[in-house]
Amino acid sequence: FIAKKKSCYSAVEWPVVGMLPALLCNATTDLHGFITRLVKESGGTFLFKGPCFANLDFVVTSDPMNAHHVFSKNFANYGKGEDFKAMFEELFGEGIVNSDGESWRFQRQRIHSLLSKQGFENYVMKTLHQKMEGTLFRVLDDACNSTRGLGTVEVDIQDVVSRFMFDNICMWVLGFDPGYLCVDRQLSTFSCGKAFDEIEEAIIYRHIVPRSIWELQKRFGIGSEKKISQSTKVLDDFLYDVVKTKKQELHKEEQHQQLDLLTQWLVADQKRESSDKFLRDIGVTLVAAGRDTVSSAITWLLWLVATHPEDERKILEEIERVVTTATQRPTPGEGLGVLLISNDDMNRLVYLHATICETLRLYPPAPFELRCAIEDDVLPSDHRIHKGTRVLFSIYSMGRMEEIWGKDCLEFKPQRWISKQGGIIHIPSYKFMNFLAGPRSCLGKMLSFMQLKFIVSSLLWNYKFDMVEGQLVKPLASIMLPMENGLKMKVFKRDV
Ligand code: HEM
Repeated sequence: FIAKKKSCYSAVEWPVVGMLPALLCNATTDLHGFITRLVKESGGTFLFKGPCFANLDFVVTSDPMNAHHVFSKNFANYGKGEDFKAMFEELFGEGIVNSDGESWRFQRQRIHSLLSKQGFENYVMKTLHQKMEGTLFRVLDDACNSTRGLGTVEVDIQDVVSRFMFDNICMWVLGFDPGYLCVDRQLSTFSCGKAFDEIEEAIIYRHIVPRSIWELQKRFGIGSEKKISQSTKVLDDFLYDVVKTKKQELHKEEQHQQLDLLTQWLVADQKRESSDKFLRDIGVTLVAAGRDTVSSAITWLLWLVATHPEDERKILEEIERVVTTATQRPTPGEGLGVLLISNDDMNRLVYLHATICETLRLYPPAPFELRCAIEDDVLPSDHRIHKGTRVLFSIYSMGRMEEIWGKDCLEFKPQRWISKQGGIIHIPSYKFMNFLAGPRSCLGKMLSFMQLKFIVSSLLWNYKFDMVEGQLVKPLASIMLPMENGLKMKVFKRDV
């Protein structure tokens, strides 16, 4: 083959196969870095040419004006598209993130009203509180180095946080605690959390090979497709069981008081119109929406704080200043306890808020967003979009653009979010796209910040997390942004 055109860094376009070799070559080593280099060198937007037989062309962009156009101004012209739906069919089915039109509108309105229902926020926070003191702190305590003298104990914080969040989300979405995180790991036989991870990791492959190929592999149960079908079975067995039990118990009046989202969804269904399959899709979508995102943010934040001690010191000083009374703030070293922070105090944790934003900027839990054009269009960057063209937004690259964040865009600097007056600087959502922009933006943004502040402040107040030397921390190529090798840390009780 002779290279036809070298459009930008290492993305050579070959006859017949287009740029697919470059994508496959970079996909496993540094997918997000590869895309970031390409968008930077092409001024923010480039056309990825797939194989000529495969309908795999994408416009890839990290240009905020394109984001504003697609997600807000010309929202009606961009949907998820058939390819997206096919890629996520096993995982989300007809759930909100995999639907367009009337079904999407109906689910959005219903979920919005359930999340705003009186008492729901308190229920989430109470659940978190119980699970932190009852399990998370006990697991971390067990791993604490200061209490042992048995040599270094290492713990994979990513695994612990992800299990912890899975249990939490199951409690407020499905109404029960599956016990995925437990003090004695041997006791946890629950395999659903792993099934989620495996499907998400395998689905990225569907983004980078032609649909005809992965569909063929699916038919014969080969490679990553085999993994998807095995893990889907684990997930389905679990969720259909939950749905069946919920429906059976609904005739009991007291059951209607349960605040979990699935029960409340059924209560709102006056004519019992939701099928088991639809309820399964809603359950799985909400569990995924809340689990992967928040646990990813916590894990990356703990790593960034452990490697930036000055920022850790500022967060602790702020907690000391803001959370004042003894009952709210247990003394470090004298027994563990969550910080009971009022909503007002929560709003005063500005440095912590800035640290969360800065973590999300550099390590967005949802690193991509895909849309498909319904009619021909022209993007603000002057790129022509034909009907059916897919536009891939790299949120990961957007967080690393000098044009938005300045020359120090690659540095971790929570301070950049704080104004001279000491408040949080507002960045428009089409520049800071972590929760998306426009009518389809995330419904759980406020809840996420509350949870993140609550969990992170209590963790940092009670424990010190030190990195285990010699590990390579980098994102895994997946539809979410977990760390490829986990996050091994040594945990110490704080005693100052
Ligand atoms: C750090 C935490 C979170 C981040 C970064 C995040 C990010 C996102 C993003 C990027 C989308 C757009 C997905 C798409 O259209 O493909 C989204 C949608 C959504 N998120 Fe979140 N999310 C977070 C937490 C949550 C939580 C805790 C919930 C609670 C249930 C939630 C509920 C939803 C729902 C229901 C949608 C679908 C909105 C729609 O399609 O209209 N999210 N989120």
